[in-house]
Amino acid sequence: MYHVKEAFYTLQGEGAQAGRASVFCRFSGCNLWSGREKDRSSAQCQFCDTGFVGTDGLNGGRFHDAPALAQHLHALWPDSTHGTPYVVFTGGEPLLQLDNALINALHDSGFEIAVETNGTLPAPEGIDWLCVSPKGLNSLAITTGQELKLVYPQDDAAPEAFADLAFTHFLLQPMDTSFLPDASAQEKAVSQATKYCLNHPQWRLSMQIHKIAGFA
Ligand SMILES: C[S@@+](CC[C@H](N)C(=O)[O-])C[C@H]1O[C@@H](n2cnc3c(N)ncnc32)[C@H](O)[C@@H]1O
Ligand SMILES: Nc1nc2[nH]cc(C(=O)O)c2c(=O)[nH]1
Ligand code: SF4
Ligand SMILES: [Mg+2]
Repeated sequence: MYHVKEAFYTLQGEGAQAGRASVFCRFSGCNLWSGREKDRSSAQCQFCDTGFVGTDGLNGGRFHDAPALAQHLHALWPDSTHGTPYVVFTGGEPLLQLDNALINALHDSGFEIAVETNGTLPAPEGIDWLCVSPKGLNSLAITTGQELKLVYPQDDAAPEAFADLAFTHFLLQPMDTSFLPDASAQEKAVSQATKYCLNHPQWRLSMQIHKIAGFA
C-alpha cells in the first residue's frame, strides 16, 4: 500500500532540472519530522516548507499496488506523443515508500524517474535522477547521485562537508524561512548563498522558482 499526500502536474521548481515539466508525487510521512507543528522544534529537520501528513491533498489517496499508482500518475501526464514523461517522487520522505515494483511499473509506462530525498535511507536501484538534500547532522546513507542540493545556511551542515561526494551537480538552495519564527532570515539566506556560490564555483544557486512564479 502506498500513501500519497498529493499528486499534480507542474514544472520542477528546484535544482538542475528546474523548469522541466513533471508529474509530482508527494508521499505521506517523513523519518525526520512528524509533520505536526507542535513537534517542529524538537524534530531532526526543523525548516520543512511542506505539508505531508495524510492522503487528503489533490489527487492524493491510498494505492493498493504499484500498477494502480503508476496508472494514476500516468493519467496526469498531458501528452504521450512529445517528450519523455517525467515523474518526481518527493514527500515527506519518498524512500520510506518507493520500491522496485513502483520503479518498474513507472519505467514500463515510459517514465523517467526522479527522487528528492533527505539521503538518510538507502535508495532502490533504477532511479534516473537522484537529488539528495542533507539535513543537519543526520548521516547520509546515499553518497552518490545526480544532484546534491543543500538548503543553506544550516548550522550543522556546511557545504564543505559534501563537496567531495560523487554527485554531478552541487546546488545551494536558500532556506525559505517565511513560515518560521525568524521570517527575516530569508533575504539574508539568499545573499549568503549567492556569495558562497560566487566564491565556490563548484556550487550553483537554486532559487525555488515555483514560489517566485506562484505555481505549485
Ligand atoms: C520537502 S522536501 C521532501 C523530500 C525529502 N524529504 C528531502 O528533504 O529532500 C523537498 C525539498 O525541499 C527542500 N526544502 C524543505 N524545506 C525547505 C525550506 N524551508 N527552504 C528551502 N528548501 C526547503 C528540501 O531540502 C528538499 O530538497
Ligand atoms: N514546482 C515544484 N517544484 C518542486 N521541487 C521540489 C519540490 C518538493 O516539494 O519536493 C517542489 C514543489 O513542491 N513544487
Ligand atoms: S526531511 Fe524533507 S520532508 Fe522531512 S521534514 Fe525535512 S524537508 Fe520536510
Ligand atoms: Mg515543495
